[in-house]
Amino acid sequence: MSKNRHEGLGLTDEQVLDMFKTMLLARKIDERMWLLNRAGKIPFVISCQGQEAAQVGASFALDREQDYVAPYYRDMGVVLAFGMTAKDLMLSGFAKNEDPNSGGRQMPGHFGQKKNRILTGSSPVTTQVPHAVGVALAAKMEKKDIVSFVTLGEGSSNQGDFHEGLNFAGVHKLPVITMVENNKYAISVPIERQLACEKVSDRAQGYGMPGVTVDGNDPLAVYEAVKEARDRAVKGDGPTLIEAVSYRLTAHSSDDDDRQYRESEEVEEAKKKDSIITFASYLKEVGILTDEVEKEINGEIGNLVNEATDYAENAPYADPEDALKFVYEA
Ligand SMILES: Cc1ncc(C[n+]2csc(CCOP(=O)(O)OP(=O)(O)O)c2C)c(N)n1
Repeated sequence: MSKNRHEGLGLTDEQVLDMFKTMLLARKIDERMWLLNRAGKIPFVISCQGQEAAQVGASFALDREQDYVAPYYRDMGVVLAFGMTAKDLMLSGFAKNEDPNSGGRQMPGHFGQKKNRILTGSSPVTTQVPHAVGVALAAKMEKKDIVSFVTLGEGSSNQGDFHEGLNFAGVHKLPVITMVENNKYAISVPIERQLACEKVSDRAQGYGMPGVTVDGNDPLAVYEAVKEARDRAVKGDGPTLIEAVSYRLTAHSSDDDDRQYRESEEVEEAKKKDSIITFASYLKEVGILTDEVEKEINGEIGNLVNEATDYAENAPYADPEDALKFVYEA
């Protein structure tokens, strides 16, 4: 038995520090976006806060040079781990021409970047599941040793697309990993009103695949589950459903007031388990992080977010006639 949990999982000190930095970068970009929204500078924010550990832990277990991801709107941790930058995300937040995903057309949170194999998505929730299953089918047909990874919220696991996608993946034993980020709410609807079964992962049985529930505040637990799922997938043993349980620390989006449907005590309680704090404590316990290094990292990330904000704010919008590009008929 290894002294440190991450060593037991085959992760180096450098890799876990890199995980922490990616989680922190996601958090800091997200916090800045709220400020920009409240200052009237960007139109919309949909947060990753509370879900960074699951997103980054999962991404580090994938092959970030080859695998495909179909993220959902909260997955800032996933897309940063797969190569998007603070600047890319800010350009999208400000809807500027240089936004790598859509030239300013997509809503914020609708990530996408072809060069990093990040599939862009639609606003109707869960549409990304059949897309990811299609990528996995292509990988199997082309005999490539890659997986496709798709995420969604637990509320979205009630949509038809979830059933269609997972059933097809189960029948054809496709290399797709589905991770449901269970943050306990679907806008104002609490988990008790969303599912009749106990856990989202119980649903895996109906699709003939393993289903596991892990602590979504623990990046190492999520890493372990996704790594195992990836190993099975590339061996030809088929798909896996993973449920990562955490808590949505912000309102659903910049456009709702969560005080109308949940108690502030509940949010405060969840903040005690915030992975940014608990993972930093772990890294300090095992001697990888010190208060001094943490301060330095915070400073570096702060600078990065400042530069990205300034760049995106000053970047040009698309020309109005660009709205006619990429349409079938104009
Ligand atoms: C098909 C569809 N129905 C409704 C909506 C409106 N909507 C956007 S997000 C959301 C809640 C989704 O909750 P969940 O899947 O739990 O994800 P979370 O936002 O909590 O991360 C809803 C109902 C939508 N975008 N698409």
